[in-house]
Amino acid sequence: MIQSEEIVRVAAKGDGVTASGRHVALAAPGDVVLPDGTLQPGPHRVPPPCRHFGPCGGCQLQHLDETVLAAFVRDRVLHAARSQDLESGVLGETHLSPPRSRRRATLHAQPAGGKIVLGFREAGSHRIVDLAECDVLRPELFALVAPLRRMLGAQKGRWAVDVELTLADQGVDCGLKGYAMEGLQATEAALGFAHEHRLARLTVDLGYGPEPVWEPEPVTVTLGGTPVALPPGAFLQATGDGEATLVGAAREWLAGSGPVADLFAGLGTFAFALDGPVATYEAARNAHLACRAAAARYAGRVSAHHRDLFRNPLQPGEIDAFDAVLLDPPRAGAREQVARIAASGVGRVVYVSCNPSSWAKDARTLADAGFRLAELRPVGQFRWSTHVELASLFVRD
Ligand SMILES: C[S@@+](CC[C@H](N)C(=O)[O-])C[C@H]1O[C@@H](n2cnc3c(N)ncnc32)[C@H](O)[C@@H]1O
Repeated sequence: MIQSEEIVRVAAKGDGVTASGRHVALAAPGDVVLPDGTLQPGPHRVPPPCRHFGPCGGCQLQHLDETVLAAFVRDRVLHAARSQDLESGVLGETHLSPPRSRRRATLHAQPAGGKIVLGFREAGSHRIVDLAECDVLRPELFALVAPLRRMLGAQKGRWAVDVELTLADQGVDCGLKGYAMEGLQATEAALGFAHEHRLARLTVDLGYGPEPVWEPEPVTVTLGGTPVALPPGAFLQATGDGEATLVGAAREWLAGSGPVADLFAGLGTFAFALDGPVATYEAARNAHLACRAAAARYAGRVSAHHRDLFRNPLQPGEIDAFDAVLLDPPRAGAREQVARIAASGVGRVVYVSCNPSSWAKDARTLADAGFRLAELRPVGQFRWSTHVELASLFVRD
């Protein structure tokens, strides 16, 4: 006879899992799966705040309460560490970004069924969820959804546009990929939209890179108190509070340190927030140039270097010129670079990661070279999604 089974944890992709290993979609720990397959809600299940939850690919975990959401982020990070036999000296508090805090998002738009649909894609599908509300996006970004729908409706025929929205110092930076802007009507609609909604910038990308068509004043993001030019499409941490948490950890762990190498530095999110001398290394040319210009103007203690750290990692002899290394690589991790850090004499490494699995493999390399994982802080910037980040400190004597 089939027994009732309790959901005991949430799997990496968001399903609830019973002690026997059975996966149940949209189940929360404490829910009970009855013999007929129905779910009896437990104490950690909450009503999803958004009407689109389920089909919308933007969120997977809106049915979980705050306690279980934070535990999901923490356990993903701990599980990754333990998969490589690593235990952290200190496990810091888990940071969860609040609702409506996401300052960057890519939405998709196209005509369907006689109207324009605009929103995130459905999970595992090309279908677009036509957003009537969103509990993830900053209100400044969501406020543009309905006007964008009207503006994009000026295009004729079949089309599909990606809409990149970023909240910059001057307001919203909006990038349209695939928007033809052909003819007077489409051009007037785009410029009228930018003007009416006081966009910081509007760029159009027809396959040759983003071209600004509206930018009343240069667009910046302020990083560690320093205004840095924001190139279209450049990387920015997903939420302001998430950035503050990661930067706070780095500042604490690198306080009083001598020169720091900031690898995969982007626009200088960490470099401009630290107090001592920092050398940044970054492969994206636009981001590197923006960082270099801001450093020259405002922060003489920051020197910026353009370098592909996958093909040309910093070598042990170069790393030895620094007291500490901070790295924040893309999802793939930084295998080649971490091998050089392991072979160097540096004693302190701050590793910020957007992928606990690749981080854990790199962390193993550091541990094998005598580093101890001194502290670990789980970070959930992508609230209600299964995307998990972390900050970590490695030390060797
Ligand atoms: C997760 S982002 C972090 C950026 C920055 N630390 C921040 O917090 O804003 C990763 C950065 O690595 C850069 N990157 C990707 N591949 C690289 C490579 N092979 N060499 C150097 N930088 C690279 C990306 O352009 C991006 O700026």
